[in-house]
Amino acid sequence: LPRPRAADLDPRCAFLLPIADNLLDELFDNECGDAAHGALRLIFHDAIGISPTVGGGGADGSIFTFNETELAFPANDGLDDVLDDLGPFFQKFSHVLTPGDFIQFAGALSLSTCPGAPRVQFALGRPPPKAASPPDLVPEPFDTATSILTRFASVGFSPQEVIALLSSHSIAGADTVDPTIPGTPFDSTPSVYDTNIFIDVLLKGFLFPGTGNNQGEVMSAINGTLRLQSDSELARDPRTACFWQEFATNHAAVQQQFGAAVFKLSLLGQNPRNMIDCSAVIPQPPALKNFVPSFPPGQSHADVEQSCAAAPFPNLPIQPGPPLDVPPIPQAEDDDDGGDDS
Ligand code: HEM
Ligand SMILES: [Ca+2]
Ligand SMILES: [Ca+2]
Repeated sequence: LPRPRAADLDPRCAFLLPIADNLLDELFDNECGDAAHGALRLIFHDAIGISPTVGGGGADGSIFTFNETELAFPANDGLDDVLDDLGPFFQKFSHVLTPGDFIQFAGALSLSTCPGAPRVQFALGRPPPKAASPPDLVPEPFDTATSILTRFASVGFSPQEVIALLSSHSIAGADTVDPTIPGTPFDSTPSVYDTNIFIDVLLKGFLFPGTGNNQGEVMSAINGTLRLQSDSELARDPRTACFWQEFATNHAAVQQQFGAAVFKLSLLGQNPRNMIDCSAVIPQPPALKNFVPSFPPGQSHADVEQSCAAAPFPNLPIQPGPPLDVPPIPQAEDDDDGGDDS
């Protein structure tokens, strides 16, 4: 695979090049799959562990070092598998990378495997974490829109930035929300960073992909996909609905804003003046090919729950063919042992 990178590499970043190749080849298998999704989720769950009132070190790697404390937080359900996947690589490079740098580096690299994702920046130089994150700082899918927006605002993120960050759910799924169906994607294309999450979540929901009555889940509109209550609320909330709608058809805008917001997330609790810009090490993700924002087969503009008061949702083409039935995301460990680790 070609790995186009920026040419202006700071020599102090050169040691990262073989590490990047190793993670892309061996951890992610050069795929935008389960391991890459997990690494992306991890950058958020490590970074958001900071608050102006109760403290915490933000993007400091505390979720690795103090995993006994942080993995017990209910909001971190499912991250045990991610730490299992990343752990051996973290150990291998722990003599040259702190846990905070490792998590943010792996997360930035994970996006290089996803067609349509932006190439995000990476800064090196996080000191080792001092303590575990305080509890209750990671948003839950059953939190209200107000609670989520307030949590993000307390660490400097606007409602628009929150929605840009949620484009990550275009390359994502849930293992633990409905434990009967691990690997259930949030949109119809979980291995492509496109804008389907913003279209799919606005369609009127009428099905549960597995069992009903799971906390944090509401009905989705596409067989095989799971809709988080938080995504559903934020798609419809007056404070965020117009950003959500705008992103449904503007891949370039969400790409750009997500890239900037992810980088900002990676610096929470850190002093950028003490860090080195190693962005040149991150390869350019593959381009998004032949993507046209569209409604899934059998659904149309009439199925959109109009939520932005300022402008109507645009009319989009309808994909031809029978209704979608989106397959689960293969679980990372299955690649190695073929076993059932659910
Ligand atoms: C409003 C705040 C958010 C909430 C409530 C939320 C909630 C969730 C939940 C419940 C899951 C499924 C976990 C499981 O059952 O395995 C999930 C998955 C995921 N989230 Fe979020 N999330 C939020 C924001 C973010 C942000 C800011 C990012 C990244 C920048 C992110 C990236 C991901 C990814 C990549 C996955 C998929 C993990 C996988 O497939 O293994 N999320 N999120
Ligand atoms: Ca942390
Ligand atoms: Ca997608």
